Amino acid sequence: MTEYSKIYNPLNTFKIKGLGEKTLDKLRSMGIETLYDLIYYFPRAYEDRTNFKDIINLRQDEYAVVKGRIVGIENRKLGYRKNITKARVSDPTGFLEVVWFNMPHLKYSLKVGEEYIFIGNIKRGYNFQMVSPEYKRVEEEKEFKGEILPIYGLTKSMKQSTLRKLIEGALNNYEGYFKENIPAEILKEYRIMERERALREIHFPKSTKGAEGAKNRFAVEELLVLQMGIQEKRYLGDIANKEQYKLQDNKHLVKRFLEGLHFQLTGAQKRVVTEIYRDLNQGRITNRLIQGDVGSGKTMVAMIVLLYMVENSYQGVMMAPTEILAVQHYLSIGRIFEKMGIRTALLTGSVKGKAKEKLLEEIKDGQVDIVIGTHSLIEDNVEFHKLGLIVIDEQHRFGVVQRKKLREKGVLANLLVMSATPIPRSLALSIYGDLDVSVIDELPPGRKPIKTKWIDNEPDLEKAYTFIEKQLAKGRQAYFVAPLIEESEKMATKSATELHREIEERFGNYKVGILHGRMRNSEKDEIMGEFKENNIQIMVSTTVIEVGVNVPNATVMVISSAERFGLSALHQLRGRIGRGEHASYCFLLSNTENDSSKSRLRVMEETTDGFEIAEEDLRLRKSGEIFGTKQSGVSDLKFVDIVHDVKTIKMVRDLSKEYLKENLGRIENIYLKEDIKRKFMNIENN
Ligand SMILES: Nc1ncnc2c1ncn2[C@@H]1O[C@H](COP(=O)(O)OP(=O)(O)OP(=O)(O)O)[C@@H](O)[C@H]1O
Repeated sequence: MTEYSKIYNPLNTFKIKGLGEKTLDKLRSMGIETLYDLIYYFPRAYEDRTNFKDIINLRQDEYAVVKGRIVGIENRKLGYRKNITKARVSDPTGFLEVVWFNMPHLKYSLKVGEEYIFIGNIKRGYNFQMVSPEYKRVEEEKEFKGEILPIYGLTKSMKQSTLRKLIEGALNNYEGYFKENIPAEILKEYRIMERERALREIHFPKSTKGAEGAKNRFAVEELLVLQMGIQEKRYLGDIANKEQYKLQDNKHLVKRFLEGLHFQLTGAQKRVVTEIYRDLNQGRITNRLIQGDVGSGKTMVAMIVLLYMVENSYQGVMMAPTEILAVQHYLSIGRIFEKMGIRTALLTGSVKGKAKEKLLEEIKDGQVDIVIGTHSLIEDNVEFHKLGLIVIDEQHRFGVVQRKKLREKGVLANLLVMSATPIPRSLALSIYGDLDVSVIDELPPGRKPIKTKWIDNEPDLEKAYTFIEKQLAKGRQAYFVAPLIEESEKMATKSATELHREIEERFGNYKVGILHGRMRNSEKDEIMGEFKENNIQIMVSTTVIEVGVNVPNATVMVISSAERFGLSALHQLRGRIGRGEHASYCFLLSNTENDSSKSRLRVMEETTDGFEIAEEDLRLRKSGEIFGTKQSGVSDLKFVDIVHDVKTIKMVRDLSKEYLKENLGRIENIYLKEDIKRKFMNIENN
């Protein structure tokens, strides 16, 4: 073992203050096992305590630090066993309402007349509020040196302050172990922050600029490791074809399926299908990313390839990111397939006991051709008779390693990954280096562009409602999306329930359903099924409908508090309408005063093109607002945001092609080599 590789040793072999057995357990449950894991557990955000915000300048949705005096405090009941504590806080510029839920004791512990510091999110109800903030009494607070504090993603049992201290301790004792792994010339040429300094800055930045520089450095580092690894190993086609296979080319099933459709495939769909056929007919394994904007017909392509495999007596699997979607696919795809005599089954976490045993048996015996399901398809002991193709959604965030494991489940390791994230093809290739890329760059004909309108006042909302009524009268259906509430599922549900009541009152002639995250899966499926069948005309929902839902007859979407959503989330949401022959309409409700929110809403009014929206997103996002790949869906990349870091990705791609290929062997690059080895170790062990 080299000295350097110690960073990958288990945490209990290191001396860090506060690191006892219990803490180790908690860390393990957060996926932190080694020194590297701990030090590379980067904050998801920062709390800038270097400047207090004047109350008068507060903005909707901002995370703010306010210093003010409590001038009044009261408790109120909100219903059975629920209550709210409201404090009125003043600073020299104005008043702010600060609220907490179900914490009545605060009325007694917070002192009227005293000065406090409040840290939290600003929401706008009737007036500006800070909801459930952290607070400190100014008098007692020695910790406030005016600093930028890291905020980590935590599990329940871990405290911010504990993790901060652990990381600080680890850095103090072992910083030196993290030798520079990016070649010196590159650091210099691209002005990249050195590793040790970046580790300090990412956790405990001296300035927001410092944190930015550090983030950029780790994005480069991560991309280098990934790309070099992929290039070195050439993952394309490295999995042996366990069975000599030749596929029959007559495609009876596919032809029958296509004849039954009431539309033609688009040129782009045909091209992509041909690309896949070409792999399969030559006995090559297909391992492909299919990229296409929302509603471009990716699922259709997957269905065709599944049929082709069945025709050749292989089984196929389609894995959906959520149970709702799995059920939906099962209902729509399954119905068509069953009619064609293809045995289709649904396997999700809800299938249990005897039913499950039976199903597993049938899958193993080959009595089932196509299995549609969720993650449980691979997690459980599901054995296949002769699995030929797996279709997954990019939402699964599988990385190179997991993708390889998946492929090994099959007799043939064919894998299709579906993605609606709009990234240019050349970049997609360099990020998903182990996959070929096909792009569906054309929408089905006859799609009328979705008309989008931003509504910021009551009279216009009333007009919109009248318009929606007309749409409903024409037989169309509508989605109403409740405000995004991140604090808790409970509050999100509450806001959806309130909206539901309001919509039921307003649209009394129609059936209104509700969908939220706290419902049981079976309830969700049932409601979604009813909506699909048009037994329900209006669906009120939290964002659970964001991906994949397909009800072409739904042509109206109303999004409440639209300013709370990011551009790509809005695009995904809106992509649920405009999926059929009828014109569709999206209403964005918001009375935001925030300039960047306003710009987002305008972009939504102006375009429906996913690429354009991604570009605008990039332009509008304050740099570093979002950390990591929450949006990218590529689990290999934790620190890179594929929309935001396009330039960095390009740079590293060029680098790894030219410079590094030749220089990786040089002695000074041993650390990078070690990191690449670690990252890909699982694969090598197989
Ligand atoms: N060539 C086509 N012509 C007309 N309609 C089509 C065509 N291809 C697909 N459709 C229809 O368009 C809708 C969207 O297709 P599909 O669900 O395959 O898109 P998708 O790309 O998977 O969508 P998303 O990423 O938004 O979930 C479906 O109702 C489907 O039947």
